[in-house]
Amino acid sequence: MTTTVQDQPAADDEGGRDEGGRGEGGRGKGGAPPPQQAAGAAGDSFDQDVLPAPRGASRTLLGSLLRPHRRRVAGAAVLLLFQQAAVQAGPLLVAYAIDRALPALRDGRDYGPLTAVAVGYLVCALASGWLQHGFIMAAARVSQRVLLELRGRIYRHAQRLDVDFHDRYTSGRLISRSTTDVEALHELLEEGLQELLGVVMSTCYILVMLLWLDIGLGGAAAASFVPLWLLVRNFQRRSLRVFRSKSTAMASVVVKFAETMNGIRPVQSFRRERPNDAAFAELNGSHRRINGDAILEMARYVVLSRLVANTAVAAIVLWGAYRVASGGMELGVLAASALYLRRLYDPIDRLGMFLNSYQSAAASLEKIAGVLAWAPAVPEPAAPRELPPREPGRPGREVVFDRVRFAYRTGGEVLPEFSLTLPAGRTVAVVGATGAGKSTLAKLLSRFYDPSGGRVLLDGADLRELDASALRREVVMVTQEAFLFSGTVAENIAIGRPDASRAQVEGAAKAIGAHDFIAALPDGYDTDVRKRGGRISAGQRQLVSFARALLADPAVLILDEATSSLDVPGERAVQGAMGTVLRGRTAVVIAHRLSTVAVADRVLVMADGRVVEDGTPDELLAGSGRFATLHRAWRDSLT
Ligand SMILES: Nc1ncnc2c1ncn2[C@@H]1O[C@H](COP(=O)(O)OP(=O)(O)OP(=O)(O)O)[C@@H](O)[C@H]1O
Repeated sequence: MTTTVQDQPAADDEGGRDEGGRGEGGRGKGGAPPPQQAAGAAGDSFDQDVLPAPRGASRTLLGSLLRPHRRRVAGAAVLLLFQQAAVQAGPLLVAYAIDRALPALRDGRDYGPLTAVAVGYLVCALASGWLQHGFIMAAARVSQRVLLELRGRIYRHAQRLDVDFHDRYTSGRLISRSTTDVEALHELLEEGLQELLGVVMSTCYILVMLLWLDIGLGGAAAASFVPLWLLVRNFQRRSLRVFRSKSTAMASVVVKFAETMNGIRPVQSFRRERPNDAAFAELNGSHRRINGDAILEMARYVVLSRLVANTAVAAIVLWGAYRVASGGMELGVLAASALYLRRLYDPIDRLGMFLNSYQSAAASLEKIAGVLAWAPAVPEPAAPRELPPREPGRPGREVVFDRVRFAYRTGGEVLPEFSLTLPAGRTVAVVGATGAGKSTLAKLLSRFYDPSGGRVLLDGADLRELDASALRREVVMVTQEAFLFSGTVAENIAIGRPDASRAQVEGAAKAIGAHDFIAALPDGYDTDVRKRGGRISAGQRQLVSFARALLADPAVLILDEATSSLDVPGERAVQGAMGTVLRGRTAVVIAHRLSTVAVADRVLVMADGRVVEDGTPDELLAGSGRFATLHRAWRDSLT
């Protein structure tokens, strides 16, 4: 029998993909599309490293991070309030000493007021130091906890996001988000916020003091804040732009770094070091240029704000001196006002520093909020459906592709609409030319992607309705990569069944023919694969992942080119064990090597995303179709 499906062109390769299929790929059935998928330029946003986030997402994120610590934040603010009061009492004491205490000493030999001033000064200095210490401790505690939570959120969310997201966003950007961008927020919370609160409070205190000392001088000082405010606004606008690009540039450096180091073997074997050096230097240079822009913006702000501040101080003090000379003001008041004026404009440089760290953190928070707002394209169901228990005597589960079609979000339609039933307990081999869509079929079955249309059913249940861990228990895919997690060989085998005993782990390894090489490792099953990972070859890794799949005992097993790294004896050993591995479950075997097909009850031949031949191996071999031709060519090549 041959499944016929409508003719559709296959997708382009990586480079030539358009965004045509993006809107539908990976969207949950019947559910509203996640906001980012409905957004117009999601493809561009990945390229430009700006994921769309709802308005005010950064503020909401910061609020949600700080809310659990609001008591401590309020306590820290109160400490700072008193600390500033203690600091700003200084000039007031000086004014009192000049205008009251000194005349009392001179005229009446009364030491009392001067002593009170000295004691007051000492108390204020001690209190200010103690309060500042308290504030720093409280702020550090809050910022450490916020960072811990934020990094954890990024990690947890990234793990839930679909493979499509990871393919496009890349691990380098995620690393950059959870290191440099989180660090930017750290700086703001630990130092910047103290700076800001200090500046705002001291400005308020000083203005009140100046107004109290002399309404005219105080009013003039307050008026000088209008041009300063305009300068701050302008600086803020310009520097946010710079910091956004800075965060993107930093991420590009990390992405390039991660890409090169992850692919160090091909890099070295294809002698890509020089072109890579040049590309990296370019990215590094662009980061340096943007850093330079940030420094220039800061310098511009500092110079202009100093100009405004110095002009204001000179004008106000001159006016005050004129009034003292004409007897309209006491000398002590002018001296205290001059001291306050110096303090008033002192923090404007520090305000620039704060604004710098604020803008840097705002740009970083924007990017982090974008990642956190990105909804998984393969969402967990709100109310998961239970699968009926596996029927005794009926091995595996039935798989049905019901009018399924599929397009990757970054490409055209890869699988045109098709329907297919894989009966429980049978082994189906899928063969076909490279790029025909075999792995895509497997990825739909293991729900790395959701179909663009139609449903994939496991014993009648739509995969989208199943709880993720139930699905992972029922459907296991062994791929060519055979990834090993950090930990021992035994832990790696037991990943799908952590409660398995050592005897069961060894049993699985023996059944697959992996026991001998594992036993020969320095610590046998307790060998740490990362520390001695170099000793485990690609073929041995595949054997370990076979044993892992066998032990997990899934209802549906998918082998995607899973024997491709094995040598001929290794493959023979696995093929010998294949009967054990496949028995009692539904199996989909994607195979380049036609020898693997021998174990199948049924063969599907795919071409351009369509199943073009479907039958038992014998039926297909007896015919004159593609499979028969391929098989004949393969047999001839062996003889
Ligand atoms: N992540 C992806 N995004 C966009 N298109 C993809 C993606 N992965 C695969 N494709 C495209 O989908 C088509 C089918 O790919 P698939 O990997 O399913 O083929 P295959 O038959 O398994 O090939 P092979 O035998 O080489 O592994 C190809 O045209 C490929 O370019």
